Amino acid sequence: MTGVMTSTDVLLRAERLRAAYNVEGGQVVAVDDVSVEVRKGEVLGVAGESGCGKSTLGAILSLTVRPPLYVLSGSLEVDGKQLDLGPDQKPPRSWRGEVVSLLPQGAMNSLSPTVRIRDFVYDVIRAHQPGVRRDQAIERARQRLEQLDLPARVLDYYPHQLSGGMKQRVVTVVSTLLDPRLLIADEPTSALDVSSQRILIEMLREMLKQDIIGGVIFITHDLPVLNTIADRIAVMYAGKIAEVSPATELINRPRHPYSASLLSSVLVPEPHMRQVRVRGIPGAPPSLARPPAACRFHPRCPLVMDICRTEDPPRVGDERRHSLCWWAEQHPGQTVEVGR
Ligand SMILES: Nc1ncnc2c1ncn2[C@@H]1O[C@H](COP(=O)(O)OP(=O)(O)OP(=O)(O)O)[C@@H](O)[C@H]1O
Repeated sequence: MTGVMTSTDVLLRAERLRAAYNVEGGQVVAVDDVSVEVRKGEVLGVAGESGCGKSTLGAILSLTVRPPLYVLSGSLEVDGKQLDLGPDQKPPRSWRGEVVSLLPQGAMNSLSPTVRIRDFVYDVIRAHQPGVRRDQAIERARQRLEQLDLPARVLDYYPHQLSGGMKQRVVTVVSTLLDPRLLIADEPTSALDVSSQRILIEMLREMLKQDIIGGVIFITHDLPVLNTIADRIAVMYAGKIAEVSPATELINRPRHPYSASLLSSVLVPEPHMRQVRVRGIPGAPPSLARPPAACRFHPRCPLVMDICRTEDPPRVGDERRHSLCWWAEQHPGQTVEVGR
């Protein structure tokens, strides 16, 4: 789908986000001038190699930034509500959990083995709504589980009594009990087998359908998983968004050499893509303490040109589909060949 978004279609508009880790001897800017949009009902996948800034972006969007990470600048608009971000801004508490909610990496493994699920539910809800009674909190969770066709008896269980897949579904349900408009899920499927991944993805789709959540940012290094859930995919490289595109377009017709390299390094479960040779991307992502000048991908790029080493790459395309790339500018509408 193309065209101009009206403000009623927009769930998230994040603009010019910058955030840095304070480290000995300076700062590591891990998210650098990133802008993203999510439409209502949309799943935006965020992909990229380890260390490219995906989780940092998730922390900014979920308002869970804490030292040594600091937001330097940027703004958010979620469901019509505006928020300026920066070192001196304190996001309102009411946003966390209700407007934006984070399902952090490894959440299912952070459940305490001695705490029953129902007590975990109470602790989570009470942290946001101190006045809530225990029975009210547990009843809310029971109703929600039933709404999603999950057995309410899990509330009586200890974490070890649940399978990995069920544990992840339960923490996902609990992280959305306050009906957040935007769920940011960080590697939610990476510890799951393929069938548990599929069930979790179906559950997220059902949550969107029932408007329990308004949209999802799904962070993963696993492009084949994104191909099954994401409506659009943003590919991050060295703290920036290299390309954003509708999922099928990005998988089949990437317009940034990094997206193509990433695709050539995985097996995509589509027949014509299975022919593609599996290989890694030569070299390693740069240190964000000293990123390369101009285009950050230029030292690894198979299509590098002189200008890529000296000038910041332009953003080519519109809000829904663009890439940050000199090659893309000089080859309008063209696809970068995968497996090159
Ligand atoms: N606690 C920290 N202190 C200093 N620098 C950090 C810290 N955490 C992350 N970084 C820096 O921020 C960069 C981005 O990290 P981030 O965790 O956001 O990447 P990621 O893409 O989510 O990686 P992964 O897939 O491994 O989780 C890293 O390359 C690292 O340089």
